[in-house]
Amino acid sequence: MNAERTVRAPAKINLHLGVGAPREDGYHPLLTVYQAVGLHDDLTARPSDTWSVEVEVPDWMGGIALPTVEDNIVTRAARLLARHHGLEPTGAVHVVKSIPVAGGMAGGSADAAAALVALDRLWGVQTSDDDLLRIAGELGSDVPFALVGGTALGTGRGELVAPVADTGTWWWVAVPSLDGLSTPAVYRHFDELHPDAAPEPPAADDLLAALAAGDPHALAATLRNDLQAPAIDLRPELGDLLDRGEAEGALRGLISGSGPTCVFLCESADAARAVAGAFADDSDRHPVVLVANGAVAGAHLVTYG
Ligand SMILES: C[C@@](CO)(OP(=O)(O)O)[C@H](O)COP(=O)(O)OP(=O)(O)OC[C@H]1O[C@@H](n2ccc(N)nc2=O)[C@H](O)[C@@H]1O
Ligand SMILES: Nc1ncnc2c1ncn2[C@@H]1O[C@H](COP(=O)(O)OP(=O)(O)O)[C@@H](O)[C@H]1O
Repeated sequence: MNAERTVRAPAKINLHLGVGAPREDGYHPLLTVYQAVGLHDDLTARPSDTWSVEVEVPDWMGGIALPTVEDNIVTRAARLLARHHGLEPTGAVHVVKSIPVAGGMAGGSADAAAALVALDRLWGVQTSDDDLLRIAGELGSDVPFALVGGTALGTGRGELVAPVADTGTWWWVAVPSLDGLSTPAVYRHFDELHPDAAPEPPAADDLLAALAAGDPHALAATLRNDLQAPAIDLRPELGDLLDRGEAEGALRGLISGSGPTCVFLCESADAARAVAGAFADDSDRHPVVLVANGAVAGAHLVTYG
């Protein structure tokens, strides 16, 4: 019960991000199709009498500062889970980040989901799946999906997740930017651009059929992100980056969530490596270019004790 636990949690791409007019609570109703991709943060929780969080950030993220222990989403996750069980949070947590920060790939949500799974085991509290999903939804709209993984439909504000049929292996190139974009700012700009948005978010029927068929060309034709236009309006260079990847052979370029990471769907693993290689001459602006496949598992233990 007290051994160290390491949990691996994936980044996500929104294959479809349909956004409706803001609700009374300020959140936007979504109909989104999430896919977990093979780019992960790893979180290790060790027994301790006190509570601590350390985050290890790779050099390529340019020394980005993450919130302190107090404000880190991992601490918020620990507090909510501990409160649910009538406990005080204890443990020494170490996070190794690989998912771009504030990049629209839900890295913070992945860390929160990993913390819930690791601490549940570390504390030996056997939280039910329903309770874990509910606590995840309180932490953030994207956190329940980071627990579930695979390919899933997200509704409500994104926190209600249900797996969908997906027979493909999908190959993605991800091009992060060093400067993140604020999710609330991109939603606010969506409201400015779409003052008459319908309350119901747009459906994803054709995209769901492409996933079920495993057809990359059909998937490319049906990818949709309603936050793409506002993100490009805030960062016009992202539009050029999408054009560039498509000119290099990607089936389709797309902003991931609220951005600024650009993702490119490719026909095969070889095609993805070729597109990634084409960005190598621009290493000042894009120090890393990642190749990842999907769908992969949600937050899962990778050590057992
Ligand atoms: C845009 C998306 C698409 O999956 O992902 P990211 O780009 O952040 O990865 C999500 O909706 C982000 O989800 P998440 O990052 O968990 O957001 P939350 O913590 O729940 O909310 C942060 C803020 O985003 C806005 N927000 C979020 C979700 C939603 N359905 N409507 C909103 O308007 C609100 O301003 C809210 O205060
Ligand atoms: N453990 C964490 N990892 C990454 N970001 C975190 C973490 N804890 C809090 N944050 C904050 O959450 C915000 C959103 O980050 P992130 O989840 O990486 O991006 P996004 O919402 O664009 O997918 C950032 O402002 C970041 O500083």
